[in-house]
Amino acid sequence: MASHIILPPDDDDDAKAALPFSAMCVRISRDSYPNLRALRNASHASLTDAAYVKISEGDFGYVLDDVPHLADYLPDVPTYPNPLQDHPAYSTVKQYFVNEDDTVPQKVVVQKNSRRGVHFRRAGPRQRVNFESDEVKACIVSCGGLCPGLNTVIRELVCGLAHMYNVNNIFGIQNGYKGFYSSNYVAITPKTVNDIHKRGGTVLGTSRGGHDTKKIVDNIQDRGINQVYIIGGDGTQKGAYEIYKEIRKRGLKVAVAGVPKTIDNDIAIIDKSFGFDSAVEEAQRAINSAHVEACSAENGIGLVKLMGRYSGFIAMYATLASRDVDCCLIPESPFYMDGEGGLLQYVERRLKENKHMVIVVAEGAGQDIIAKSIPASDQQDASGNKLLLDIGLWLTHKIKDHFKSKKMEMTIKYIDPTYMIRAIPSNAADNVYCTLLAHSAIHGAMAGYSFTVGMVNGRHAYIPFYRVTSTRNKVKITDRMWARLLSSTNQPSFLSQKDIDEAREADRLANKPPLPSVANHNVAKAFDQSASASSSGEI
Ligand SMILES: Nc1ncnc2c1ncn2[C@@H]1O[C@H](COP(=O)(O)OP(=O)(O)OP(=O)(O)O)[C@@H](O)[C@H]1O
Ligand SMILES: O=P(O)(O)OC[C@H]1O[C@](O)(CO)[C@@H](O)[C@@H]1O
Ligand SMILES: [Mg+2]
Repeated sequence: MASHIILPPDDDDDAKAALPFSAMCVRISRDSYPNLRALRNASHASLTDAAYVKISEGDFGYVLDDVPHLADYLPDVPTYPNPLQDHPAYSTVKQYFVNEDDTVPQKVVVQKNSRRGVHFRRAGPRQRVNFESDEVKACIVSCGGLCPGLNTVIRELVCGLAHMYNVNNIFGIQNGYKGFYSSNYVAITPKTVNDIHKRGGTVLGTSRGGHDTKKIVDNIQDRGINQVYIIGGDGTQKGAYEIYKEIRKRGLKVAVAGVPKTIDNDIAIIDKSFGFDSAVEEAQRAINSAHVEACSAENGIGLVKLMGRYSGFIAMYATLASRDVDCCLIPESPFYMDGEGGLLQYVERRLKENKHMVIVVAEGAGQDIIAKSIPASDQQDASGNKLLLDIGLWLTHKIKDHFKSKKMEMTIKYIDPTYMIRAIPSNAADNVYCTLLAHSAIHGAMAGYSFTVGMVNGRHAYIPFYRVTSTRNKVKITDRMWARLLSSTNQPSFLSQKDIDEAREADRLANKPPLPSVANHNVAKAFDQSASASSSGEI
């Protein structure tokens, strides 16, 4: 396999000076290094990214988009035999350890002449680890909004560390990132977390905002923490990346493991985020109630708002699962209210045909059309996320006004179950998924890697932070899954050819990974090919 291609060769002082200190520890061969002019011309952002990107090439267009390891900047970091080899439960398993070279392809649908494309390092226990059990001082933090399964991940991180690796020094950080520097660290043991998976929420507390990289890493350093487990969404993973970079700058022997959490299922690369299935299942209860209400009235409409700030996955899957929904509106698919082919005309037609209808709307849908009638407030939450206008309430009024003006009798019941859905404990399938994610995170941290863990095409993998934070997973309205939805609800697509062209172009750009401008031609080709890989939409 070719050596790393992104970082400057050891004897190129000029190029090294252009990069952060931490980049200098990874060597590449002079032959494979792109020219210095390209590096100088690269923007500051791509230089910074380039410094932390580890890409290597193999045969037939194989590319490994690797995760950083302690040995990248601590070349003498010692290794130890994995204690699992003596564990009564695991030692009998044939081939329990994953092969060091095992990787997981980003794209599994291939053609006869396809190049092998981009791969990620396979998650799992290694023969040798970089921490001794009694040396580990781990901490766990949860950030962002709630999601079913948070407590299961926390429980399994604690139990996995203790039961698999005999680690007994584990601390909970309270109330999100700010807890690193503003609250006491709470010692946690398998006993204290024993039954928390049966409860919703997070026993550690969570918050938005408050990410202060320097203060966080000062505290990690002062308290001698050497494994940091960070559970949270896209914002949280960006924060984890900043923490990792600061740790590396300071040359600390600390592994950072991100466990992606998002009820919206909007994290890039991974198949599905934990808690998503539970949320879709719980949403059925609201949709069923809306259906009952709608069926029991003359011209009844049941309107359900589900979460999904930028990505309408919960709305799409809940609609597909239910089969009682006549219209599903998501942020990715623009719609309009009035005139030929508009939502109001469709509602009218549906009521005439069926006497009732159910509408599911994702909270981020139609924000552009509400903004035309309500002055945009531009308010943000503590993390800088835009606060949304209530599309459910707005639609309710619009539909009521429309039928009033037409003197047509109707009843509309608006159900907003959003926080009820988020607050439930995870279902059985998510509990298992959370357990495996936590175990994969532990194996990776013990082996000295820093990463976001996730399932890629059904296999657990360690994904570089920059890959999960640079784009957002969205429903592709040009994919078969959205077509299936349209054919199940029979709703109009509301799309003009211009909308479709724009959506195709947006998909193309969103799927283009942020390759540092210094990457070579072969790597760029592999990334382009994997960009067309299926994400959670296309099956
Ligand atoms: N670009 C960033 N750099 C560093 N920290 C960030 C960044 N974006 C967000 N954070 C921090 O991450 C934490 C969580 O972010 P946010 O509130 O956006 O939730 P999230 O992790 O995206 O989860 P979700 O949106 O699914 O609820 C906050 O403490 C926030 O300060
Ligand atoms: O009200 P909160 O806690 O900020 O959370 C709301 C947001 O959290 C999410 O569930 C996840 O980002 C969004 O769907 C939603 O907009
Ligand atoms: Mg987010």
